[in-house]
Amino acid sequence: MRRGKFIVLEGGEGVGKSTNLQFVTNWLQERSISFVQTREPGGTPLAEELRELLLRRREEVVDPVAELLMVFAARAQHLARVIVPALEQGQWVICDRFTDATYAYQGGGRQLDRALIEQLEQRVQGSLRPDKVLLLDLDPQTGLERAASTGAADRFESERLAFFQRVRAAYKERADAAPERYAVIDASRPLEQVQQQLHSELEKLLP
Ligand SMILES: Nc1ncnc2c1ncn2[C@@H]1O[C@H](COP(=O)(O)OP(=O)(O)O)[C@@H](O)[C@H]1O
Ligand SMILES: Cc1cn([C@H]2C[C@H](O)[C@@H](COP(=O)(O)OP(=O)(O)O)O2)c(=O)[nH]c1=O
Repeated sequence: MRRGKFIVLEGGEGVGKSTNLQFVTNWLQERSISFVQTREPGGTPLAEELRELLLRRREEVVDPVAELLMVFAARAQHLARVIVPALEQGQWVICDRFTDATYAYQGGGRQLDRALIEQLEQRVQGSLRPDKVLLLDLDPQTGLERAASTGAADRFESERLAFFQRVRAAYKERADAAPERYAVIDASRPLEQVQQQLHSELEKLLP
């Protein structure tokens, strides 16, 4: 059977990922496309436990390489148990964050060596890459203000503004380097306009 499409929604904190994920899944349902909706870190019971360990605020300083390896441990499990089987069955996969978040948060935010991330990406994913990354782009100040209205800050959300500025820059750098695989969506606009653009990007993915 033909392989399904692998779509990822990305962006910094409070860019409107949850709101727009709903829009994407509605679009898939309207077209009767069989899909799996999932997220990272997470997506399997083990990977969700790793997510909880990664996001929980703690006294102990977390070593950036330890953080990176936990992210990829969760990803390996998620790929093996959920993403690859779904794509092979011809289902589409819509994932809330994936490896671009690692380049953005661990590479940009934590300033880890990109070559190390590339090595792990190659080892864990082989040649598998998303068909399209929908990148919601917003200045971090506005994003953090939006996010503040949606519950207590986790370990990442507690970082400083400069961290999120590096996250944003790293996302944009990735998108600029491979424009055919990314759709950069200006998330500062009213939701209706954001979703108009999302809609036209999704339509382009249809055969
Ligand atoms: N384009 C937009 N303009 C203004 N507010 C928005 C927009 N998109 C989302 N929001 C609001 O911002 C807040 C965070 O959105 P949410 O979808 O939860 O973001 P995320 O999942 O990225 O943290 C919510 O209150 C949401 O209603
Ligand atoms: C997938 C991934 C996420 N993260 C971070 C980014 C987010 O701050 C966090 C996941 O949170 P997120 O999925 O945005 O959930 P919520 O908005 O509901 O809190 O994990 C990484 O640091 N590296 C990664 O590779």
